[in-house]
Amino acid sequence: MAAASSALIAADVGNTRVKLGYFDGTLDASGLPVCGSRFAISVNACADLGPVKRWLDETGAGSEPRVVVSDVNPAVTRDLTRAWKEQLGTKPEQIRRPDPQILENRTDHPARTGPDRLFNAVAANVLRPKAKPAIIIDAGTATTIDLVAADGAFEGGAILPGFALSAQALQSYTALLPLVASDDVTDSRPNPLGRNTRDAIRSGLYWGGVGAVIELVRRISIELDDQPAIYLTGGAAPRLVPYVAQARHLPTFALQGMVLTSRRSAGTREESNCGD
Ligand SMILES: Nc1ncnc2c1ncn2[C@@H]1O[C@H](COP(=O)(O)OP(=O)(O)OP(=O)(O)O)[C@@H](O)[C@H]1O
Ligand SMILES: CC(C)(CO)[C@@H](O)C(=O)NCCC(=O)O
Ligand SMILES: [K+]
Repeated sequence: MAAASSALIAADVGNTRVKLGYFDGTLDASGLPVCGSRFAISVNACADLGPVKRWLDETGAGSEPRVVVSDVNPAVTRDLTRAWKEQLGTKPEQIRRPDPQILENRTDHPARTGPDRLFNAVAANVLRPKAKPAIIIDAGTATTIDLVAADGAFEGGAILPGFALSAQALQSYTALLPLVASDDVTDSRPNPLGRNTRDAIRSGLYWGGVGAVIELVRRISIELDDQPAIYLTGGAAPRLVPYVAQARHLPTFALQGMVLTSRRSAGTREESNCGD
């Protein structure tokens, strides 16, 4: 029963940015929590939450809404939690990896899977057609390409450096290569044939990143009985959309998965407290 629950702020702490979403408790037609407003800050900007306060005021979330925070970057999560309590008056609740009742995780070490990958999978389980597998591409600091099986289990996938991280690595670990800004890598369609160093890097990062994603989707799909649903999220997702056939772009997928996980975890606790 999709009863309207109270407002919730979800904070997905990544390795580059903290993504924030305001959820008023409603669900869309497919059953995903509706993100009424979103905002992002750099992971280096957690000391002063003034911009977050102004965003919260605009959302109409009330003065002290419940906040859940995820954990792929523990040091930043700690700083954000402390600053939020001091500056905004509420203590964010850390949201753990989904329990096995919410998401079966078939990887070798379920406790080590990045929670963001698992929250994406929880959201995919709501969105995908019944009995169809799903592949989720999350193009953030790292790019992940993960499989949710037809029965709903998280099966693992692939992790590779994202566009900006690859650009930084080329500069940091070579003597002669310059830093190509990540917007240069992601905002245009470079000529594959670069005739100078910068253009060659732009080409390699852009088409290499696109090609890696296409090849991984293809290889992960080979063993599947059915064509997978394909979902794309993360900061660089808009650049990949044109090249990944049939992909659906979902900018707030991990946040939506966090909200689903938080509400289901609360439901599970209430049920077990009732004892019936
Ligand atoms: N507005 C944008 N336009 C184009 N590319 C972008 C934009 N914002 C971010 N990116 C690209 O997306 C990647 C980072 O994505 P994002 O900001 O989602 O990181 P993140 O959420 O902190 O990552 P993670 O969750 O993996 O730690 C970088 O490669 C960057 O170049
Ligand atoms: C792969 C990233 C960096 C993607 O954000 C994150 O999910 C993470 O830190 N994962 C931990 C290792 C794992 O998922 O197997
Ligand atoms: K991510």
